[in-house]
Amino acid sequence: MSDNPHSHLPDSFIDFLNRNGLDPSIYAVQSIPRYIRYYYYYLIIHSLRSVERHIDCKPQKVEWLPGFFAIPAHVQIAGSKSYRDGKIYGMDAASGAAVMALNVSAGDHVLDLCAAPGAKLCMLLDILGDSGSVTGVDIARHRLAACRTMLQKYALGDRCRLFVADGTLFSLLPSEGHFKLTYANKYEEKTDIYKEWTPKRSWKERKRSSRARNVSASQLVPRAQEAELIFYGPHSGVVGISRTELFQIASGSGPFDSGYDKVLVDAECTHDGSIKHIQKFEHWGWNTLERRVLDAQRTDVLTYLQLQLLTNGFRLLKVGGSLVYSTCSLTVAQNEDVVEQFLSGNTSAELQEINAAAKWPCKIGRLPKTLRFDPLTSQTSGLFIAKFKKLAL
Ligand SMILES: C[S@@+](CC[C@H](N)C(=O)[O-])C[C@H]1O[C@@H](n2cnc3c(N)ncnc32)[C@H](O)[C@@H]1O
Repeated sequence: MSDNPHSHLPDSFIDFLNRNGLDPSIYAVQSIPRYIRYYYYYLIIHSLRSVERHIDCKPQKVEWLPGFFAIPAHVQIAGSKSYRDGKIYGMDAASGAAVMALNVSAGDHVLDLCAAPGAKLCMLLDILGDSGSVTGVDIARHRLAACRTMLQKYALGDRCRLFVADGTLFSLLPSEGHFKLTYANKYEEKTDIYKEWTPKRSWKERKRSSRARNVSASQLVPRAQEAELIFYGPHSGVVGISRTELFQIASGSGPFDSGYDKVLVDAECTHDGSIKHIQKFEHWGWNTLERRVLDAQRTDVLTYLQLQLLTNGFRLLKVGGSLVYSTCSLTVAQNEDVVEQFLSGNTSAELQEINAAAKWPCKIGRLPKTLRFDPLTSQTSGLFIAKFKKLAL
């Protein structure tokens, strides 16, 4: 066996890490614990013993992150009764930290701009309980449909709306703004008022959705108005309002009185911080790494997208509200560089200290107040987190 702990990695990946100032020993960590999160309700009401029985091991409490437990990496939870019954789900602790950084409080209206497949969205809803709302947006319809299935499995969809839309253009205001009836919609057809959500859509709604899908496919980017509502819960603020009210557009650059209290931009990235993802290339073939991770052109496209997502998420934020930007890449280009570019173009944005992080096992990023989790330091997957506040100008 080779003494070099990185011998399993191809030279091109080592070059990529060196170019990005990343320490290859991060990837020498062959496995990190698997993390599970208990649903709040379950944690309070039931003994944890039944979960231990179902997964046949004793989960270790993650002291720095409420509700999270570590189990050995080889333990599979998907077949367990606790998982099937919706009492636990798998979620990396660093992802949990990104949600905690947002500091969501009762009554908040939260926007999750890259929501699918939805682990963070579920945690947000679980924290909010029976107040506020979460609006989940994702451009990938099939991924957002999986998120909808997850909401139903864990019975967390009560206060959630899901839109298939381009997060760089999404413009719909939170549900609380919809209760003000406007002159125009007093005269709207009764049929246009949203009733309780059902998986069976009316003929009119199916036609509208299919039109939106066709338009999206024929354009590179759908327009904000073409956001497609694929799910809403009974208390998400949708039932009883009209389509015109729901599709109120926040036009211009804001600030809006009725913006979101909190915004999460968990942006699309190269996923190079995830050891599990990088290990997959041993099966996919290291030659595909070039196209999926290393290609500089792809990084340029991604950093442009990340900046647009961050900028639009911030546009939809209320003055005084907070936004968390996270990626599971560890490259400076997709993290600190994006943050710097964003700050230089947005004078009302202030980078914030993440107070909860005092006890987190992570490093400070290249910019003060930003955080980096990595497998070596944190025993978690790699994740970058930055938090911003919107100032009144
Ligand atoms: C890192 S994943 C998000 C993971 C998610 N937050 C979770 O916790 O499960 C990034 C997501 O961004 C979505 N995405 C990519 N481009 C987008 C865009 N322009 N607008 C909205 N979502 C986009 C992808 O489809 C993908 O689901």
